[in-house]
Amino acid sequence: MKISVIGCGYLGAVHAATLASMGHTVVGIDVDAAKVNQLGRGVAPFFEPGLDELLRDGTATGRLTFSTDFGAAAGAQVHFLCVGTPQSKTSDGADLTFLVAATEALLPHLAGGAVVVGKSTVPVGTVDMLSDVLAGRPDVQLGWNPEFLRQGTAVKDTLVPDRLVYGVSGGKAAAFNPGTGAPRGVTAALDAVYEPLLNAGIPRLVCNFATAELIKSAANAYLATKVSFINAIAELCDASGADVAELSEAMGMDPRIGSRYLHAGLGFGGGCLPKDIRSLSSQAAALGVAPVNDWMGVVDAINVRQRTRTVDLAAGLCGGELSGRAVTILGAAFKPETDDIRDSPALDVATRLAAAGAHVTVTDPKAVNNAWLRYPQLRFESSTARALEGAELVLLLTEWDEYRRLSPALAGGLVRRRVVLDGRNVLDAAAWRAEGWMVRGLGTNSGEAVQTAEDGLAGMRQS
Ligand SMILES: NC(=O)c1ccc[n+]([C@@H]2O[C@H](COP(=O)([O-])OP(=O)(O)OC[C@H]3O[C@@H](n4cnc5c(N)ncnc54)[C@H](O)[C@@H]3O)[C@@H](O)[C@H]2O)c1
Ligand SMILES: O=c1ccn([C@@H]2O[C@H](COP(=O)(O)OP(=O)(O)O[C@H]3O[C@H](CO)[C@@H](O)[C@H](O)[C@H]3O)[C@@H](O)[C@H]2O)c(=O)[nH]1
Repeated sequence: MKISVIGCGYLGAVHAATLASMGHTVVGIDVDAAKVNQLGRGVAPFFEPGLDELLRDGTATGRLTFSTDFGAAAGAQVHFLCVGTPQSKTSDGADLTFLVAATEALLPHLAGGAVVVGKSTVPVGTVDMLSDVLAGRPDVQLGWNPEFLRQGTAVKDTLVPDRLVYGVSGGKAAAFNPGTGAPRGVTAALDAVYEPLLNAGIPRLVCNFATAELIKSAANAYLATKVSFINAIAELCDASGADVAELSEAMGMDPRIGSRYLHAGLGFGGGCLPKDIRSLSSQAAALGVAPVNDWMGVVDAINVRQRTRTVDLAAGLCGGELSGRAVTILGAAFKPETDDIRDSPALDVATRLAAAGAHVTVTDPKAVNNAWLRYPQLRFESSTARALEGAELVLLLTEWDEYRRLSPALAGGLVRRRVVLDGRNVLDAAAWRAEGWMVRGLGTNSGEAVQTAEDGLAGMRQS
C-alpha cells in the first residue's frame, strides 16, 4: 500500500520506517529540509535505538523516501498526520497550528477516496475541527489512531504495541458492515495497514473520535499521576524517616497497583507528559469538568516541586550557598536512551543551579549537542570522567546505565568532595558510602538526617 507520513519527528520518522519494514511504500514529508535530507540518506536525525537500521533498510529498498514536497504524497491511499502539538506559548492548551497547516498543505494532493488518519496527541474535538478543513472533500475519510510509543523503545513499541486504537466517524457501530461484520471505511483501511500486527494478535479497539482522542490523553494523565503520586509519598518518606524505594517495591507487588511508573525521583519531563497533562487540564476547564482540571494541576505542581526540592537539597549539600560551587550533573536528556531534551528535568535543575551562581558542568552520553545548542550558559563535557574532575557536588539526574554502573572509587578519585545527590534513586547507596561518599536521594534518606544546610556543612568539613 502507498502511504504518506506527514511530520517526521520522534513519532513520524519511527512510524514511517516501521511501516516500510512491514512492506508498505512510504513517503515521509516534513517542512524541515535538513531533517528530510538526513532521513533520505537513511540516517536518523535523533538518537532512537534500532531506528538507523530500519531507515537504512527502508531507503535501500526504495520503499522508504522522504520529501519536503507535499506533492510526493499524491496517490497514497492512507496519509498519517504526525506533526507536533506542543503546548501553546500563551496558554496550557495544545498548539494545533502545525496540524491545521499540514492538513491544508495535504488537501490539494489527496486522491479520490483517500483516508487521512491523525496520530498526533490532540485535545478532544480536534477531529471535528479538522473535518471542517476537509469539508470540501466529502470523498476523503478521516480517522484518529493515537500513538502510545515511548522514546527509547519506540521501534519495539510501534512494531509490538499493547493495542491499536482506531477513532472513526460514528464509532464501532459504523465501522463494520451490519450484514457481514466485515470492517469498512477507515477501519478497513487501517486493518490493511496494520495487517502484520493484527495477524500477530495485537488487540484493536474501534471507537468514536472523542473516545480515541481522550484514550490517549487519559493514558498519559494516568502515567503522570502515578509518578507524581509516588513523588508526593517520597516527600512524606523524607519527612518521616521512611524509605520510598522499599515502600514502592512493596506497593508494586500488589498486582492491582503494579510497579511500573512508581519510581520516585526528579519526576517526569519530555515532549509528552508535561504538555499533555496541561492540555487535558485546559480541555477539562473548557468543558466545565473541574475535578479533572484540579487533578492535573496537582499532578503538575508535585512534578515541578520535585525540581525545586532537588535544587534546595543541592544547596543544602553545599552548606546553603551555591555561589561559586563546582557542581557536576550526570544526565541532560529527559530520560535515558534518548537525546531528547524537551522539558528535561535535569536541564531545568542545571539552569536553576547556574542561576544561583554554581559553576555547573553537564554531561550525557547522547544529548550534549542538543543541550549545548539550547543552553549556551551551561558548561558541557562529553566525557563523564572529565565532567567529574574537581566537582564539589555530583547530581545524578538522568539514570543512564553508564551512571548507574559508575564506580564510586573511580569517581571519588576525580571529585573534590565525595557528595552525591541521586535524583533518580538508582545508585547502590551502601556501596557509595563504603567509599566515603555522602549520598542523598529523594525519599530514600531513612536513617540519614533530612537534608539541611548542616548536612552540607558536615559534608564540607568531611572534604
Ligand atoms: N515523541 C513521542 O514519543 C510521541 C509518542 C506518541 C505521540 N506523540 C505525539 O506525536 C506528535 C509529534 O510528536 P514528536 O515528538 O514526533 O514531535 P517532533 O517535534 O519530534 O516532530 C514533529 C515534526 O513535525 C514537523 N512539522 C511541523 N509542521 C509541519 C507541517 N506543517 N508539515 C509537515 N511537517 C511539519 C516538524 O518539522 C517536526 O519534524 C505530538 O502530538 C506528540 O504528542 C509523540
Ligand atoms: O517510574 C517512573 C517512570 C517514568 N518517569 C519519568 O516519566 C517521564 C516519561 O517517561 P516515559 O513514559 O518512559 O517516556 P515518554 O517517551 O515521554 O512516553 C510517554 O509519552 C508518550 C508520548 O505521548 C506516550 O506515547 C508514552 O506512552 C508515554 O509513556 C520521564 O521523564 C521519566 O524519567 C519517572 O519519573 N518515574
